[in-house]
Amino acid sequence: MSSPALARPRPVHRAADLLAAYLPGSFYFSSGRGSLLADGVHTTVQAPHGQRARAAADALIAADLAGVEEPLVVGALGFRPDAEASLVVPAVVRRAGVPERGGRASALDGSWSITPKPEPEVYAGSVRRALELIDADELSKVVLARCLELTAGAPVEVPALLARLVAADPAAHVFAADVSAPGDPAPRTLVGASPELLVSRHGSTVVANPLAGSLPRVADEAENRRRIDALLASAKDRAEHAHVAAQVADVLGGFCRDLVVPEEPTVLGTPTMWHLSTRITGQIADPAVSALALAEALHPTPAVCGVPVERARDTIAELEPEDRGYYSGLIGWTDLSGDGEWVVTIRSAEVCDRTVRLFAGAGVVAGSDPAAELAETSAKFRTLLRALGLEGAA
Ligand SMILES: C=C(O[C@@H]1C=C(C(=O)O)C=C[C@H]1O)C(=O)O
Repeated sequence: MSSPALARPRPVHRAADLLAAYLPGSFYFSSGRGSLLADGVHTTVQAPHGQRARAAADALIAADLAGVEEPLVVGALGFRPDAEASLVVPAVVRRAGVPERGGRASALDGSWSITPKPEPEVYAGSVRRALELIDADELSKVVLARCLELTAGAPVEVPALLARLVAADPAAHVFAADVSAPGDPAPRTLVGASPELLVSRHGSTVVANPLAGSLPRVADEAENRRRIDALLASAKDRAEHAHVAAQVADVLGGFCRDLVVPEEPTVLGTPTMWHLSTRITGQIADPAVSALALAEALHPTPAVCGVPVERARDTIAELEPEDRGYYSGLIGWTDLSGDGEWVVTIRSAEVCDRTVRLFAGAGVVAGSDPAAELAETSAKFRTLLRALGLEGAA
């Protein structure tokens, strides 16, 4: 399907300039395919869970008719079906290439207080409780997360934090979105660097890249090679991964022709973690099904929730004391042709004035060890903690 928006020439900017132009309130998204910065609000897209892709498509058509130069829907959806959502058609969209490696970003200074929610030993107790439910056959997998609430002495500089996330890993999906809600004392920004592509659609090609089954990355390369081999050989991690790959393949199978699902996972590395990874591809059967429609159908995958999904969601509500908000939801963009990219909002934080709430979770399956899951969440926190200059704090 050809789209009028795609026929228009797009201004090309330097990736570094786009990043430097980010201000809180803007929407920033960069990945291995390029970067985009969106400003202003032409339309707010409001619709309940399951109907957002339809509402986004309607808003895009209306924006195109109204003469918006590059109609795009951008934004984020929270974890729970009834969670907050922030989807808009921005007034102005600028695009650039992939951020350069070795970009420089200034440090964030200041003193912080850090409150774990819950305390680490309480989290380990929740993992033990989840293992009992798994033993009793109530669940096969549940992803349990914990939160760190950080308070700085002064308002957190979100542009500097974003620039440090990009510099640390230009290949990641790095994002910042305004997620302010009524009652917030100050503007609230969701910011992060996710390794996990929920789904993308470019033309007819659909790609998803679920991750699950993880080990922390260390400085020693020989030890890293040992960890990669251990991950590939681990029956527990492969079972944890298989739940996610199977659900994603199952859902996309309902929308795609020529679905290709590799039989064996590979290992994907980030600056802080190693993950089992499966890249699933297909061709969209109905071009009216947008990237956002695919994302809504897939969310929440067992990478962030569990199996069976309802029981896992209830277990998360029972065992996690903090509401996840936008953590483990999705963020991305969709255009008039239905193309788009949506990633899982992990390795992320919500920043509001002097406060940063960050979450990390780990999949619990039969054979999981509470101490190892706790250590995994600590390692996952490092993406944001390093960017904040707080490595070692978890
Ligand atoms: C839940 C998170 O990560 C997810 C869970 C993983 C796991 O349990 O091994 C791995 C990657 C992500 O899909 C997180 O980073 O907070």
